[in-house]
Amino acid sequence: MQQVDVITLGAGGGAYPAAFRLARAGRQVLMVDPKGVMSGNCLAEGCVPSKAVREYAELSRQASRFGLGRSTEIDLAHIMTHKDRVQRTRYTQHAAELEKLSAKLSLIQGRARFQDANTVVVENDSGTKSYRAEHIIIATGADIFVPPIPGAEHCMTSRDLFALNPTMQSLPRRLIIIGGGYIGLETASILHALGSEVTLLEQQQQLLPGIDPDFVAGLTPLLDPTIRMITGAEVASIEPTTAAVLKVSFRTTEGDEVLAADAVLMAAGRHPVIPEGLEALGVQVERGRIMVDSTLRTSVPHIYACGDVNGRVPLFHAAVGQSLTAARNILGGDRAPMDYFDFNSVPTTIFTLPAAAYVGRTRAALQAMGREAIEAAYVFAEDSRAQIYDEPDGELRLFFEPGSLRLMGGWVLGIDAGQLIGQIGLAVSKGLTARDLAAFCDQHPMASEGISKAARRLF
Ligand SMILES: Cc1cc2nc3c(=O)[nH]c(=O)nc-3n(C[C@H](O)[C@H](O)[C@H](O)COP(=O)(O)OP(=O)(O)OC[C@H]3O[C@@H](n4cnc5c(N)ncnc54)[C@H](O)[C@@H]3O)c2cc1C
Ligand SMILES: NC(=O)c1ccc[n+]([C@@H]2O[C@H](COP(=O)([O-])OP(=O)(O)OC[C@H]3O[C@@H](n4cnc5c(N)ncnc54)[C@H](O)[C@@H]3O)[C@@H](O)[C@H]2O)c1
Repeated sequence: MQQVDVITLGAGGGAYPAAFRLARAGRQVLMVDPKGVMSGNCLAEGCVPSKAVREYAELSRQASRFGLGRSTEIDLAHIMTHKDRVQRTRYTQHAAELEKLSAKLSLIQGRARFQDANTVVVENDSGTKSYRAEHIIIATGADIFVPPIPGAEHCMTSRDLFALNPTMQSLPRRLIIIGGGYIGLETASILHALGSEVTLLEQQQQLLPGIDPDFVAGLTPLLDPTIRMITGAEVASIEPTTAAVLKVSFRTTEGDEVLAADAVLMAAGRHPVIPEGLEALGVQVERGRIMVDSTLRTSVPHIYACGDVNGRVPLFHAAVGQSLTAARNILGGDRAPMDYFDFNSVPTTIFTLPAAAYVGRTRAALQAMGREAIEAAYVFAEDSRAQIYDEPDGELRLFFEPGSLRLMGGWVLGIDAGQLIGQIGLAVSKGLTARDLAAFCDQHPMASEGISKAARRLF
């Protein structure tokens, strides 16, 4: 049986940052992933390909706002070629990075399961092989959740849109999306901007359930009003009728409704992938997630679980941060002082058109904790860059602790949200105050100057 220092189950954002860090520190590391490549679902069908398509839609939206129109009809196949190219470029780049560390780090294609707390069995086309390791990082991510709705098998998923050579190569004229979370809202915005007629059905009363209702209420009016968004919708069935038409039946408090569509996207969430054999080891799993503390250790101390598999903040950069924390704790010998991942300072962006982003504790979280906040806002109507781009709607809002004026959280609704939230997140993570932000003279004419302008309003 081959012995290594560390094995990672998966080779995505929860795994490879730790694998590289540990290999550079001289540990012998093995990554196992059925895909046989690094980056997991982020590159295979998630963040990067979805944003490669999104930016086309954003350019198209901006072009029509400036009266530049569309020189040709939008050709989805052409956009998909661009998306595929970006994915292939990144796979090539990752292979080269892996090659440079090949003496210490390897990736094998296969599915791993636990035999005991230090042994994993890897299965692939060549058979099965066992490996022993002192430390194991579980980073098996998440997979698409399909609710038990009759006819759900007729729906496409994000995979049909964003995997390499995706099945979806032409725009559906009428698209129905089931689920008003991240994927549902982003895809609604993107495909609507490219020309589809979109109806989105969300089961809960609020879009983006679980996110600060005031933030969601601020985002919703920024989205194109011709996207039909129905909350409190209970989907009863999806039925194929004629060759290419699907009939979606649903119920709301207003009554029953049936809509026809050329495609239905199922975007009802993702669930963690728990590797076989884990629970027999006594690793605590609750509500389908591997339980970890902020050191990323599971209830079995030499086994770590990073990324979507622990369900804490299912975002790529959060997986990367957790993976690096686990690596530092392994290098430190799993002993005090341990390194802790700061789950509170992870920025989140919903890449709709326009985008919206938040970080730290915003109004609802602070109220739930019984804490007061001093708010400072900057509306984009007064921002020079927003005026240049003719995107005056939206705002940037900061939440400060009374007394210390320490920044506890913030949100950005509208222009450059995905960029601005990084700067606000850094300030939250470093414990900066309104005075620190107010004293910084950010660049003009960029929307980031709104951060210091908002803070200055408190003095
Ligand atoms: C459409 C879409 C868009 C997204 N957009 C964004 C975005 O814009 N920004 C963002 O931050 N996040 C985004 N995400 C979320 C992001 O993709 C995930 O948070 C991120 O990929 C999590 O990384 P991970 O390593 O935990 O898991 P994954 O990326 O899921 O990787 C897990 C890997 O483990 C492998 N695996 C599974 N079982 C086993 C096993 N038994 N043995 C070995 N390997 C196994 C899988 O094949 C997979 O490659 C998006 C997701 C989707 C679906
Ligand atoms: N910008 C980003 O960072 C980004 C983008 C895309 C995905 N992601 C990640 O991927 C994960 C998965 O995204 P997602 O949008 O699939 O999940 P999600 O959990 O964000 O949203 C799923 C939505 O579907 C709804 N739903 C569930 N069952 C339903 C039903 N039967 N009928 C109607 N609605 C139903 C839920 O109430 C929820 O609002 C997210 O949690 C997020 O972490 C992140």
